[in-house]
Amino acid sequence: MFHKPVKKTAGKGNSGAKGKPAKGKGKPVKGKTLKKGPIGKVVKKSKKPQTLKQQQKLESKVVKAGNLNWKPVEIPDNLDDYEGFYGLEEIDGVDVKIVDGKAEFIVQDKRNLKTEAQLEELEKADGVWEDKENKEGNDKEDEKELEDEDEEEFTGFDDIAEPKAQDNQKERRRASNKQDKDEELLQNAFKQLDLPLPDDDDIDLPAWTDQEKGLELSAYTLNGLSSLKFNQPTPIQKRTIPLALQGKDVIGKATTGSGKTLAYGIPILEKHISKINHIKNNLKNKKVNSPSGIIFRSN
Ligand SMILES: Nc1ncnc2c1ncn2[C@@H]1O[C@H](COP(=O)(O)OP(=O)(O)OP(=O)(O)O)[C@@H](O)[C@H]1O
Repeated sequence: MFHKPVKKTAGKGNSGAKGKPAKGKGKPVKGKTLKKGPIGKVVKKSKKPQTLKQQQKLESKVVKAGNLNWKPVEIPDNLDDYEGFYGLEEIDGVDVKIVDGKAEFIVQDKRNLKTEAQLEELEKADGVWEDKENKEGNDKEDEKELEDEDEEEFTGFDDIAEPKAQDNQKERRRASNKQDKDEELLQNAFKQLDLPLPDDDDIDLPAWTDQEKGLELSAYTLNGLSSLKFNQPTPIQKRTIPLALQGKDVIGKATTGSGKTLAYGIPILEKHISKINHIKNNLKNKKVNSPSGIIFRSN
């Protein structure tokens, strides 16, 4: 892929075709469906036993991406760390709503949430980072980002059964192994940002630049494209990248092998590179959020 630090977690989810999120926060009345009748009165429907599907469906919860039970996608060994590509995780059956430009994840099935044990392990790992962060001053943008991430602390569904002690141990071990691997990959992930860039004059890729259409890429990305000899964008890349760079939501459709991966990969990378100076100055001492993107896949 890139000779660049492309990175982390791109999750795949369902785009919310199924099931709408509950609007209010109130709990539904068990066994009763309340609905407004034609003259504005509350109509009680007769009590019917719940089907299995209805029993599994819980009240919708809005949760942070970190609370979702993402499943890692195996990346073939021969790709090593995929030249800095940190990982790919996916989840099915989660609705996504964009509110004020930010994704909200709506869960109706508790199996799509991390268990208490997994969350505890993650909290411990965050604690290590926070200690490091406290040792130095904070950049305002990052502070805000971290604050946003702390918002809406999710406390779990009321009726999630406590896992058995044995399961708990296994979960902890698995989470701890994953944490070790994540830290190792994170160390590598930005190494290539330190590579000296060639002079701008050495990169000659006019087909990748169209200021009128909003196609302007960083020297880092152009350098990577140049070394891959990707001298021009494919049609899907040409049409979607400028829009995604503007922060627009894009739905693209193109045949297999047409370059869709870079069509969304380049805008994710560019967004991250725009913070590059900050990353270079702060990576050693503080946590920098890895670039991540959510990619929706239709089956
Ligand atoms: N601009 C480009 N110029 C030349 N080769 C490219 C370009 N963009 C991508 N490629 C290469 O084309 C191949 C197919 O690209 P890619 O896997 O992204 O296609 P895709 O549309 O995502 O396919 P699929 O639907 O199977 O996932 C890859 O080997 C990729 O490295």
